[in-house]
Amino acid sequence: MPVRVKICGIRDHAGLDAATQAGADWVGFVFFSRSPRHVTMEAASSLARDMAADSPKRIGLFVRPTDDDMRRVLDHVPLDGLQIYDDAGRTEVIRTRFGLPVWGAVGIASRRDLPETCAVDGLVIESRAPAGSDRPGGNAHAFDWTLTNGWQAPVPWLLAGGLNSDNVQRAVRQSGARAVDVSSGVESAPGVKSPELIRRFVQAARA
Ligand SMILES: O=C(O)c1ccccc1N[C@@H]1O[C@H](COP(=O)(O)O)[C@@H](O)[C@H]1O
Repeated sequence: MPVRVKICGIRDHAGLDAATQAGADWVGFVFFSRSPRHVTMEAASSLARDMAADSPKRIGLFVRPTDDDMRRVLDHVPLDGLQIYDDAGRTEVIRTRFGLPVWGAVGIASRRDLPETCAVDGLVIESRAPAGSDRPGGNAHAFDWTLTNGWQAPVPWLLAGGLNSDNVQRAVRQSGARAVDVSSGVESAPGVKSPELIRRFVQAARA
């Protein structure tokens, strides 16, 4: 089974088309206003509605959302899954309340941070945000990938944080990941996806 790939932070047709043509498994829409990849509900709705059935699955990314935030987006944007940055308990509540598959994001600094159990559908394992950052992910910040090697993950998981086409093969080899998630590493400037970098990343992840 080839390594699966999520391209996060899609904001326009150029990025979406590049991810689709490269064969990405998932695309992410960031509903977090402090991110340079923030997408409006209107733009996400128009992008997500235009997607064919065999396109990448559509993941909505939320940071500590209220129920109202979630409802507002879900009423307008067709999504296939959610990536949530919040406490594990709240993330599980969101899963029950909104009836979509949910990935919980976990920032790790040591093996002790890797969950042994969880009640969500997947986990995004990434580096902790560097000091001073105002967002919990999307910081182009990698962690020691060997930390996940040998981990008995309770659910399928994605490796994230600081990945790009030059390091993704090493990251997959060292971490044992079967799925990867990238945002900054496929951009020409913060929030601007590069079709060429997306193509190279997907190719490298599966090489
Ligand atoms: O992309 C963002 O701006 C973002 C904002 C808030 C939370 C998560 C965010 N992105 C996620 O972070 C990781 C790693 O991103 P990067 O490749 O290091 O830029 C990935 O899971 C993104 O989905």
